[in-house]
Amino acid sequence: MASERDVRARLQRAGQEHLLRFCAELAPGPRAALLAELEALEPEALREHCQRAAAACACPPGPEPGLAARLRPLPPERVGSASRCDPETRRLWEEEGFHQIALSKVAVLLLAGGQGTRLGVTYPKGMYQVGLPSGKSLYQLQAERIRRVEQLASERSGTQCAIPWYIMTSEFTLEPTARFFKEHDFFHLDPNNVIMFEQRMLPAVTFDGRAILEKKDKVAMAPDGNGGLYRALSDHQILEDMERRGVEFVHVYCVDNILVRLADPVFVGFCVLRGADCGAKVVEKASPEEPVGVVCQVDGVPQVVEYSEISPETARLRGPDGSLLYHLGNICNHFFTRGFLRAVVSEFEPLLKPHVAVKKVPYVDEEGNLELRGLRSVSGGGVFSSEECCLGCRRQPHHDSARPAPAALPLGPAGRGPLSGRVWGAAP
Ligand SMILES: CC(=O)N[C@H]1[C@@H](OP(=O)(O)OP(=O)(O)OC[C@H]2O[C@@H](n3ccc(=O)[nH]c3=O)[C@H](O)[C@@H]2O)O[C@H](CO)[C@@H](O)[C@@H]1O
Repeated sequence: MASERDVRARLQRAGQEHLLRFCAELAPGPRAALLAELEALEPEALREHCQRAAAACACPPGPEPGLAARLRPLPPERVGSASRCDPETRRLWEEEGFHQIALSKVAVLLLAGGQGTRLGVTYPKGMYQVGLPSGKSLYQLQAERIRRVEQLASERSGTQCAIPWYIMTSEFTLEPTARFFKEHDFFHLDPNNVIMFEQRMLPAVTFDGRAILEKKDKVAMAPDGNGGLYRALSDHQILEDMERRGVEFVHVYCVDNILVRLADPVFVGFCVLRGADCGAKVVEKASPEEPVGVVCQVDGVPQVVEYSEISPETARLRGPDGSLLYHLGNICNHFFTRGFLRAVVSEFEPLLKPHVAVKKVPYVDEEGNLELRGLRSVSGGGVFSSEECCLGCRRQPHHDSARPAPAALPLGPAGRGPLSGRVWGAAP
């Protein structure tokens, strides 16, 4: 068991000794639990984490100065559109997508570790019922779509296939998600093809860089952002699991998209035929103010720039045809080859830039009272550097809300990639 003395020395190195301030008054059990939790925090990493959070908060809010001059739209040749391409091209993409699915080379990966703070629910977002007459939850809708795509691919090819469903959860969502799936008999999917794994947690930090206690005997922790995917893939040997199953292509998506087309054959087929190792499906932004990230280039590198990082003037810029210059709205739908994920996990993950998410976090104050305040610092934003990456976009005609749908366009080497961002409320 960790001794208080050792833990105190480690915390001193991290500048976070205050986490022990209630230790003396705790009963032996909770005290041991707190010491064990604190012992697991590596002092240098904790120091750096807290300092980074404080530094990020010290920066004035709003777009990064000088960013506008570094932004460019994607070159048109890297962009394809499922809605505007000719029907034959679209058919070829779809056929290729189904072909890969029929070979069981395509998996889907759900980012489901978020806490649902903005949705205001205390359970995993995937369990949310959006009010459909059927009463189906988001998880059920997604499970049914997986089964349907499997069925369509099998009918076309005359062979049985499977689309493994990888679900990234967190300390908050794993247990209730696993229970929900069991209670619903995995929505008639083969449980062997539903693989849940947990992302890491990071200490929540105040605006001035102090880690906080959620309770007197518990450090306030938060999932490490959707950019935590890569560490989680490595922690749980998920890429090895994919390799065993023969998975080559992965469709990554976020849990709160009720319209998501899982393993979308058009999007997958487009990416495969373009030889892309990384792709993003996008929708055309409905208005300059729409709070979605945009896919564009920064210093020539394709990446997602969040709406909070772009100035209103830049968001309003229009091209010669009158359409928004930065119109490719990110809907957190991504395509990756397994090889690309391997490269990110083994080479680029340490280079990921952490992003700060500001959230209300319950914590005990100096006197031990429970408060609801604080800053959660999270590592988000994936960084990519790839041979090619592609992206699809389509917008529902005559409708204000963007609807996720297939299409495509290849990008170049990518910079900040899929992971982080704001709510998108798009339901036609
Ligand atoms: C970088 C990125 O992706 N940003 C996009 C994201 O923003 P958005 O703000 O939705 O991004 P979040 O990181 O909050 O959530 C995206 C997904 O990641 C999951 N999650 C989140 C945190 C975490 O620690 N673990 C985890 O698994 C959430 O459950 C969700 O499924 O979607 C928006 C549209 O929907 C896009 O406009 C944003 O550009």
